[in-house]
Amino acid sequence: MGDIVLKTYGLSKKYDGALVLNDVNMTVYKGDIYGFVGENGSGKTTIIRLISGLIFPNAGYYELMGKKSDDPEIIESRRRMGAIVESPSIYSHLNARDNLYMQALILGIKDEGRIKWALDTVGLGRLYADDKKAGNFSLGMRQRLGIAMALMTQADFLVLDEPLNGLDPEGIVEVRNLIKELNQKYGITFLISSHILTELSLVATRYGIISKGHMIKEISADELKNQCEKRIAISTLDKVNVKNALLSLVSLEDIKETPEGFVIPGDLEYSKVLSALQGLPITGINTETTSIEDYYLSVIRGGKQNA
Ligand SMILES: Nc1ncnc2c1ncn2[C@@H]1O[C@H](COP(=O)(O)OP(=O)(O)OP(=O)(O)O)[C@@H](O)[C@H]1O
Repeated sequence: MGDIVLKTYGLSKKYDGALVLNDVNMTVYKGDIYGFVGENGSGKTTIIRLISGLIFPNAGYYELMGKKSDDPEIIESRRRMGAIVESPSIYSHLNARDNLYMQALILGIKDEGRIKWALDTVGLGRLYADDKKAGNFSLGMRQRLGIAMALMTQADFLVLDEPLNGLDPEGIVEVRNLIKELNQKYGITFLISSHILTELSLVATRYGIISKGHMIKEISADELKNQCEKRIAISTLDKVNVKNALLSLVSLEDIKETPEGFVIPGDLEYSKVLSALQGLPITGINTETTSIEDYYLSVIRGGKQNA
């Protein structure tokens, strides 16, 4: 795998004595759009607040762009990170440009060209002329302005907490496309939290699934696709001979044994499968797929894996 942007080591956090993060290990690689998925209250915002330096862990540590969390130089890494935690801090009485101007003042950025670039990059350049106040922005526009604010630092790692929450379908598509564009055009790495896996599935390249403060699973988008792909399920009373017959169609690692028989990839021609199994005691054969939601639920119900 490539360079690591963020890696956590046994991160744990308590609030008022209650453990809300328990020994979390997660890795975000350079170039990832890391979908950080978990139900409400699972601990996503807590992780984001930890890596933003807003709160401190009770146990464990993390490395951000090669700097350890207790290294004073982590401040250098944070300069390259832009985070929008919960919702972007926007001045509603100001237009998009003046919001960015304020951000530039706070950050000590003198380059006015940066403001124009950030506005154009998130597709708000047009509003510069319109002079629309941020208070009148749609949620999608607010998110885009928030991203523009995060981009002011020339961040190459953007952390967005539930950026799609509450957006209408059009807004979701816009923000998703913006994330993809920033990732592909500028190589920006993203960590995006959501409580809905499907919402991230059109944009994420890797996922971390967290539940009740435990990191349950990290999985790439390709692996997730494989898990959800069409499969052919075969039930039989003669597993030995059926397995031999299936080996004429697929390799051993493609044959998964189930209590009833076997499951093989669903991209095979059905007629070929039927002819390979001819004469054998087959009690059932059908194609099946797993939806992303079902996969997510099965992972969550399976519980802790990656402790
Ligand atoms: N400041 C706080 N004081 C006490 N408990 C807190 C505090 N912040 C969060 N919690 C609790 O910690 C747990 C994890 O919360 P967190 O906000 O990290 O979850 P989340 O996955 O981001 O959820 P959501 O999607 O609802 O924002 C929850 O049980 C929450 O109630």
